[in-house]
Amino acid sequence: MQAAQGERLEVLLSAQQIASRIQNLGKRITLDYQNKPLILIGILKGSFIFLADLVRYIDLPISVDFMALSSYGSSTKSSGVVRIIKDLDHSIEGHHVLVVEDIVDTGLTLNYIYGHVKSRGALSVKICSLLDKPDRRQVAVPLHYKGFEIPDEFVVGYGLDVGERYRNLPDVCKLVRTDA
Ligand SMILES: O=P(O)(O)OC[C@H]1O[C@H](OP(=O)(O)OP(=O)(O)O)[C@H](O)[C@@H]1O
Ligand SMILES: Nc1nc2[nH]cnc2c(=O)[nH]1
Repeated sequence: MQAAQGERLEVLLSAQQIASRIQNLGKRITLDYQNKPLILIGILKGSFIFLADLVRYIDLPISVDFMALSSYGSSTKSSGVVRIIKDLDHSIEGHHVLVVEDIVDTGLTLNYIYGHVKSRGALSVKICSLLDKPDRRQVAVPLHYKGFEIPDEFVVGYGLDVGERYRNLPDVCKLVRTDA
């Protein structure tokens, strides 16, 4: 895909690398949740492609639900104050839950979600994120399943956007501004 004017895309993780890692994660999850009722919760919007690929490598009778959070701009987000704009459709009581994210950066989003989901009566709550940017962490979150650790670069593709663009890139790419 061509980059927009003033931007350049550098592949950080190829579609092939991503697919192979997700296959591996799916196998581990399949082994870990044998005979356990499992609900995967995708955090919209960024996780939609990762979740869609991951579930096809999980060989278990799972169900899927989604949550969406407001992002009132970076000042609100960086304070850790987030608001749920789409909550779960179904009860998670009596189920094991795996929260699925595209990226953990400051950790503020997942920290909030983790607390929220844990208060809803699940048997267990674990977190699976495709990407982890540990250098930017402000609050510790347990990452039980992780795809890749990446450096402190702004990335797009494979669900991740900038202003809603580039989510459909098959690779995860570093976004470089060329007009600075
Ligand atoms: O660890 P944090 O610093 O909280 O950042 C991670 C969050 O940021 C992104 O969401 P974004 O608000 O861009 O929404 P989107 O998923 O709809 O693109 C990403 O999908 C995570 O939810
Ligand atoms: N698109 C995108 N969203 C993010 N949210 C937190 N870090 C990132 C990132 O590197 N890229």
